[in-house]
Amino acid sequence: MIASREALVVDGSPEARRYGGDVTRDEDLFRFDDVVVERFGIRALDGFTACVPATGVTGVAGPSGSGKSTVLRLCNRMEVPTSGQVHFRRTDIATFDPLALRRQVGMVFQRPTPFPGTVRDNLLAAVPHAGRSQMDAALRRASLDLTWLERDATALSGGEAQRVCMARTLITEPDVLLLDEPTSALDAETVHAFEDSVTELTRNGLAVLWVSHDLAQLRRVADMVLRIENGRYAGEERFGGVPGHEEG
Ligand SMILES: Nc1ncnc2c1ncn2[C@@H]1O[C@H](COP(=O)(O)OP(=O)(O)OP(=O)(O)O)[C@@H](O)[C@H]1O
Repeated sequence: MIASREALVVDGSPEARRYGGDVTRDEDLFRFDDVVVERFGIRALDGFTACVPATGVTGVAGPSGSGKSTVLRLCNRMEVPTSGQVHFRRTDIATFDPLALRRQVGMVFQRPTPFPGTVRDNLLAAVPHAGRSQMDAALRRASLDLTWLERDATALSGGEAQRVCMARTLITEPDVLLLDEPTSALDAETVHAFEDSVTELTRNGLAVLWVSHDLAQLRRVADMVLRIENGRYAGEERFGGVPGHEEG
């Protein structure tokens, strides 16, 4: 993925623009252009400018309160900029219908929150007419299977609940997944299983934006990491030859 991503760079073309040390590419997934988010006089983002590539796992790292979750929420319009622009695939994200966008750009939160009812009910809440094969595919992509359908979704371990929430997000067949500290409530073994299932999803073309406090985790799973400090872009780190992320 690293190699294919680098091939997308159009440095030197009329469209190429310097972006906080990066270059705007034809296939950038998200582009943040001098974004300010201010709530109750507090600047969550203070002129954030960066690009997220269209493939692989992009990590977002930074100190507590630096604006990581705000960046993620801008990507599915749970948050809107006070000023500046967010582009999704070169189109101003403000022009997208939020509900349609959220089917394309799925989100998994820090604390798994299954809805009351069975796992089946949870999947049907996302796609009301989902058939058995569609449920099967979503469950498998979240490392579960059809035997889970009748389980009470509110009586699961943290790791199981997170996988159910993942299946509920994946059943809408998003092509982008936003992960906000998705493993912070999980034990070490479950964390590694979750990381492996996300890596597997990216092999099938899903792009992932992953917020984490844990740089070691991001080094395991991400192709590159955007750093954010005090609501501003603070550099990025690219990882070559990360196991599971090579071309081919
Ligand atoms: N609902 C809110 N109302 C007002 N201010 C908020 C709200 N949510 C977050 N903030 C503030 O916005 C800033 C950025 O918050 P954000 O949650 O994006 O940071 P973060 O880097 O994800 O933090 P953490 O790592 O602690 O989760 C912080 O100063 C925070 O206090």
